[in-house]
Amino acid sequence: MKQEFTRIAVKVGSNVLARRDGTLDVTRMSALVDQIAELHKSGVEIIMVSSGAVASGRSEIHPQKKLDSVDQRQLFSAVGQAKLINRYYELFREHGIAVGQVLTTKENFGTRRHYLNQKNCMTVMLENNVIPIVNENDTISVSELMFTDNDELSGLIASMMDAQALIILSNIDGIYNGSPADPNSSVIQEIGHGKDLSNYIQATKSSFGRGGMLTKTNIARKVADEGITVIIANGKRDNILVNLLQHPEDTLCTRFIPSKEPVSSVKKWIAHSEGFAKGEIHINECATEVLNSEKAVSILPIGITHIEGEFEKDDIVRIIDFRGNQVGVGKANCDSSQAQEAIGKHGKKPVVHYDYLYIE
Ligand SMILES: Nc1ncnc2c1ncn2[C@@H]1O[C@H](COP(=O)(O)OP(=O)(O)O)[C@@H](O)[C@H]1O
Ligand SMILES: N[C@@H](CCC(=O)OP(=O)(O)O)C(=O)O
Repeated sequence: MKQEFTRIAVKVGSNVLARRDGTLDVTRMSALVDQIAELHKSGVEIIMVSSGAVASGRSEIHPQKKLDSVDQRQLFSAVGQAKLINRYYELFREHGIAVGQVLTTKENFGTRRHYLNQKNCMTVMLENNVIPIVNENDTISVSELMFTDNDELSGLIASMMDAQALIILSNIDGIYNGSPADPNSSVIQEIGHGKDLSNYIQATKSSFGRGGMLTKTNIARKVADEGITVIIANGKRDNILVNLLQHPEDTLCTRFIPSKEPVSSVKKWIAHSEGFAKGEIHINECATEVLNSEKAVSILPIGITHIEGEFEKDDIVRIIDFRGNQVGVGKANCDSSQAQEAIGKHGKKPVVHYDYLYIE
């Protein structure tokens, strides 16, 4: 059965683009560009998230003295990103397709204004038939405020751009139900909502990657819960992208089944903004129960036991249940002192309104 996606995000991992010795695998890049060009020409809108800046810079520059990891990242990505985007530009030009570079940082997703600004940038590119090629701006990213890796960034982009699918290309055929090195393990082809994969994932990651399979899995689950199909596949296999879309049943990969319930655009932003949370709202047992039910409910002061941290109205806050587990993220409807004052009282305005509440 052919997949009728009209807008997809494609994330290409460092290991797909780098050879064993760390040099840029231009043959692989060219093959991927050919596939993306084919899909683009058939009417699919594509947003690329490409890693590889650090890997391609590392093989270019040989520093005289030993550099610490931050200096290395900044130096290699500055040189490597220029090289990477230049290659993409030339390769896509052969197909008559324009590409544009979008370099971003985690901070650029912190407020709704910044978020919508980036969404607008990529929307206008797509409207003008330009393929956005996104990467984290490693050169200026502050270590503590970086994305875990580009898998996290690609999840955010897919969600922000309302993509129907996110395809994560790595150097492996999918998620194995054991060590990928063990001949008895095989690729899990479909993953439904709520399946625990923690036993399968090894801490090992490929030589040039940053996050490993665990971040891929966590991100894939979150994005699939927002209604987006997530596919993890091997970017080193010939014609993989075209096959995934045109012959999905015969193409080896791991597919996360998307939730059928639509998630609003603002809730998607909130879902990915947890890292910017300024405070915590702790709720009692009764409020936890209602929140876990199918009902659409807001966080009312009557169900709050205590507040931690200081926040302003419209800041992102975490929702913590009576057992101390995080159950959601929301946008505060008032500041922390107003919330504090209202705790336990009836008939007060919600501290987090349902429309701005994302339950995990
Ligand atoms: N259960 C598993 N199934 C597949 N890969 C796994 C598993 N556990 C760990 N891995 C590792 O995750 C790696 C892919 O993640 P990563 O290094 O971040 O790649 P990328 O650079 O493409 O983002 C694989 O090469 C593999 O070594
Ligand atoms: N922004 C970095 C990406 C690092 C990263 O997340 O790599 P990967 O785990 O291979 O997707 C780069 O371009 O080198």
